[in-house]
Amino acid sequence: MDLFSEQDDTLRAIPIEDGELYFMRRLPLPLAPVEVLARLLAETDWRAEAITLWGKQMMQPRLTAWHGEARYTYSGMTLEPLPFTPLQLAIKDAVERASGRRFNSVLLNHYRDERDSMGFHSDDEKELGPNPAIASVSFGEARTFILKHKRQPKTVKIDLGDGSLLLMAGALQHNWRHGINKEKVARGPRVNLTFRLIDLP
Ligand SMILES: O=C(O)CCC(=O)C(=O)O
Ligand SMILES: [Fe+2]
Repeated sequence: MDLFSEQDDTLRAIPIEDGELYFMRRLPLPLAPVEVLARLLAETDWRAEAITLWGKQMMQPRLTAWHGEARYTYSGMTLEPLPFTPLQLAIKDAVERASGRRFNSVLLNHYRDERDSMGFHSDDEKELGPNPAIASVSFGEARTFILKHKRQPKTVKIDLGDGSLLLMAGALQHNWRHGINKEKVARGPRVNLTFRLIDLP
């Protein structure tokens, strides 16, 4: 019996206060992660979006795409969705099976190299509901996902490796911010998909 592969595809709770966090090292998928990465890089209509931060327009330090069934508004911009692709639907299926939750939208983030990053934020937009479940699937180069408590000097770091699934749930978005820092050493491309369930009007 191969104990490690059994552990690899089990969604396990990561102990954390004031919220819920679950991690699976390898989400079972019909394609190898290296193939998923190549297809996501090639098939996605990647956009460099501008955001407004402290009244100033700047480019996001990564490329993004928004797919699914709902409009999405964040950082002062509204994204019109493209339909889910067959590959995104296969990943969504695997995520829903592993997590027992349902999703209707996905934000794709492409971190081109070590200079790309995601600023600290909470995914707490009203249309996500009071205690949103957000499922984050990663392909390609591992990057460190950092959670910082909003009111206490607490930090949690998780390596999000190729083919992994991280599920944020419960009160996590109320009490923690999360982000991905730039790195100093060279990093290859990483694609992250965050599946969300958006209230449709
Ligand atoms: O790239 C990641 O792992 C984080 C993505 C994220 O936080 C988001 O899309 O809201
Ligand atoms: Fe996020």
